[in-house]
Amino acid sequence: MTGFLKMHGLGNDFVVVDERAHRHDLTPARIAALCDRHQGIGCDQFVTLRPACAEGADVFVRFFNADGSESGACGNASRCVADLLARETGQKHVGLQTRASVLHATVVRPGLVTVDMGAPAMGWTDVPLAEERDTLHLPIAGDPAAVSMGNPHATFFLPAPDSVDPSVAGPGLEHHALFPERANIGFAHVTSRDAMRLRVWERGSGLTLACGSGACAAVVNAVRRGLVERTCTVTMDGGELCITWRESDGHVLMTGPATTSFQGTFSPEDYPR
Ligand SMILES: N[C@H](CCC[C@H](N)C(=O)O)C(=O)O
Repeated sequence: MTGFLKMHGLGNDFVVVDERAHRHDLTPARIAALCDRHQGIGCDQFVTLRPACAEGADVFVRFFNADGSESGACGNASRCVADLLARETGQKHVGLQTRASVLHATVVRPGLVTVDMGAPAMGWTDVPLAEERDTLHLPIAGDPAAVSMGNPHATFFLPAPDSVDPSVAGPGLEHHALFPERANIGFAHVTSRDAMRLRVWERGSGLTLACGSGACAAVVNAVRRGLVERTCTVTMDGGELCITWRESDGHVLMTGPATTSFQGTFSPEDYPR
């Protein structure tokens, strides 16, 4: 049997499996089956914990989408794992090794976490794009901007709130030829110099109630466009994140809740390999 924790950040939900003591034969097909909301446990992302092998890291975290593909970053799950590790160690600072980098998180109080998501990468090869283009103005209708937060994001700035349905526009944009690794697609509406509404169609998982890295990407892109100040509240369907793109070192700080829903067990052999 494999134990798991069900956690969420603003309704972006995760199955977390601890593989630090031993591995559980979790193939991409098996992960996709477990993520299924009708025939599996159900979640937006599947998260595994392994022993860290990078300096300053307490744990090696891997993030998988509901289709079984892997992502270099997941902001909401990073807060959840930091909250979990902090409870385990009694320390409020947690180092998370991800495929993209080592992230430093601080548990402000149980259930409220700040993650230093590092510096955004804005070059066309960083996102990545398929060809050399200005990432601040992609040649796609609606004029989105692109950035990498350890995973690829494009943000559209809508003149009116909810004037685009992410479930309709998202799938085609996720697979647009300009994004060789696909992309997470954000639809933002800036409401003031320090606030925006955001919905994200996530690569490999579809529409979620919140996307932490997407919120970071939206604020970075909005600052680059001169639309908001460097500290901005991002309101998504599942709730709010506070994002600061720090001037001193260019790092993006994301603060928001981390919640544990329940724990359970499953047998990997019950799912297709
Ligand atoms: N929900 C996550 C993002 C998952 C990213 C994933 N969909 C991808 O990059 O493929 C977040 O809070 O940042």
